[in-house]
Amino acid sequence: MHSTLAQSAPPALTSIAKGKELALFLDFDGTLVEIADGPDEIAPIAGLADRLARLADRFDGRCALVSGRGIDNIEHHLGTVSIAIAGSHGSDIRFASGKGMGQGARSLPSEIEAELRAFSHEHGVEYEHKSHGGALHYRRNPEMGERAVTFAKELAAKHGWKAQGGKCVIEILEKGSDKGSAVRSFMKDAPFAGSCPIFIGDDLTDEAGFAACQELGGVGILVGKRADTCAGYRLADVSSVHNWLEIE
Ligand SMILES: O=P(O)(O)OC[C@H]1O[C@H](O[C@H]2O[C@H](CO)[C@@H](O)[C@H](O)[C@H]2O)[C@H](O)[C@@H](O)[C@@H]1O
Repeated sequence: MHSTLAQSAPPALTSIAKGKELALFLDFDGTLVEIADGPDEIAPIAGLADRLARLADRFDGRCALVSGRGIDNIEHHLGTVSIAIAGSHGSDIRFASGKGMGQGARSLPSEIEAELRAFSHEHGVEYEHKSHGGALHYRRNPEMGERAVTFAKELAAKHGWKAQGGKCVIEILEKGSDKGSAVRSFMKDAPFAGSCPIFIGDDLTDEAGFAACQELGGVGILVGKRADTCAGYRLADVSSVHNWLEIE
């Protein structure tokens, strides 16, 4: 997965697509918004939804948020999002027109949720209810990480769901979608079709988005220091992303 190209910063936003029309796919946590101690403690910069709308206007609508959070949760933090958005790790897709794609996110069966909640109470990790699943967060007590990951993986396997790791988190969600499938879905339709896709993200789950962009003639931009990646470029942190996108 490792790429030496990912050591360097990307060329300017206006020149990265080398004369082709550019499409931007943007992860949320750790990319547009600084990581915080808990899922609800994030502090997005003021007016982020409007800044993204103006960014999308610059590219004739070819800009989408692609997040592991549910769309409802993103809008809880940002207010109404008018640009295209894929929530729930790609299982819930909404174009800027408001049109949805696919079947939407399926919520976690109550017996899995009950077991995750019980584990969280017993072991002091935070449970996050999500529209498409549930997550155990161990940022506040990383020593519980290994147990939480093992528990969630076994629970997911028992019920035929998928366990997926991220930054100090393990979540259970339905099999089938990921950020790569979200990018491919957007790229099939206007205004994205035929453009050069760029995915910016910081976490392991963003690798699928990077890979999809590469397959479609574009590139990934990794945020942060992680070594193993298929991204072609790297930006240091959230403020470098804002700066590169000219939304600061
Ligand atoms: O795909 P993303 O938009 O990056 O979402 C990934 C997960 O982000 C959130 O968790 C992460 O951010 C939290 C707030 O900074 C942090 O406390 C946690 O440790 C991180 O894993 C969100 O809570 C998850 O549901 C998303 O899947």
